[in-house]
Amino acid sequence: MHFNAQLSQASHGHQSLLCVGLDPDPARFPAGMKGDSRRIFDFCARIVDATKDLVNAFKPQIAYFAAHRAEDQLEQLMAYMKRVAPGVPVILDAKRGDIGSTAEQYAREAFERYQADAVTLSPYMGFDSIEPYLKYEGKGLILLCRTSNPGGSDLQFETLANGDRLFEQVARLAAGRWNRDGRLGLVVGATFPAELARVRELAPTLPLLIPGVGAQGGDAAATVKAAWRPDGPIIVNSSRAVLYAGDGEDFAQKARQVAQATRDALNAARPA
Ligand SMILES: O=c1ccn([C@@H]2O[C@H](COP(=O)(O)O)[C@@H](O)[C@H]2O)c(=O)[nH]1
Repeated sequence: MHFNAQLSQASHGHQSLLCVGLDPDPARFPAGMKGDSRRIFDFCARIVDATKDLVNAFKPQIAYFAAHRAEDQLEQLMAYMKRVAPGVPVILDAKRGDIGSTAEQYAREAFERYQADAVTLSPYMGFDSIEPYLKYEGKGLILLCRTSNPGGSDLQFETLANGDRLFEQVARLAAGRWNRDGRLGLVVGATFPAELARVRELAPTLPLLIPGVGAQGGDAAATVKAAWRPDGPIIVNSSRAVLYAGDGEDFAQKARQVAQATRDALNAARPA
């Protein structure tokens, strides 16, 4: 199924704009698992079980697995999510970007090895670095546009010869010339609601993956207000605030409580 259709089904079915990010850090695991990188799958599976009816996507961040030589556990987790939450699309946050021949290998990694439904990519090497991913039918490609970190302004705010800022140019390309078969989306930080609104203006119907609510302090209501359109999908990611809501045996239940409160706050901000 097409990524956009999966997203739409999960968003409507679960009445949710929330994506739970899977950034497993063994140092922050609850007692009994703490510090044990062999328990990454177990930890994430408990979070998936506890939140799968509350989300419109899951977003595992590949670095948290690779850093612990836990790619096998990521494969196991991807298969697990497909089995227990088949209606929830999975976005592999890998932020890849390289020349075409290398991009082919990254695309194979994301879509064949890990069976992701979408992947995050850096657009800064140009269209030929994106094209290999388009060979995988139905898969979503989500391009970094206006990232949530303060340093994102260093380059993304630079003004180009045509008067656009760099992030605006990325949004224009993704909504236009580069979007050959409607499978591009954009990453825009919740920490910059004004730029979020500007990106929504330039890319009215593209899926926006919006990290920065929760641990980074982005405001749920301001995010929805800036990005909302009935025909413009929104995926608001929260990782650490959900994953580490509790550090006891009830950590998954605590994660569910925070996920539910975040989903409700996002929904409350939708225009009637
Ligand atoms: O601009 C960006 C792009 C990606 N991220 C990723 O999202 C999550 C955010 O985690 P929190 O714990 O909710 O802050 C993380 O995986 C980042 O790598 C981002 O934060 N900003």
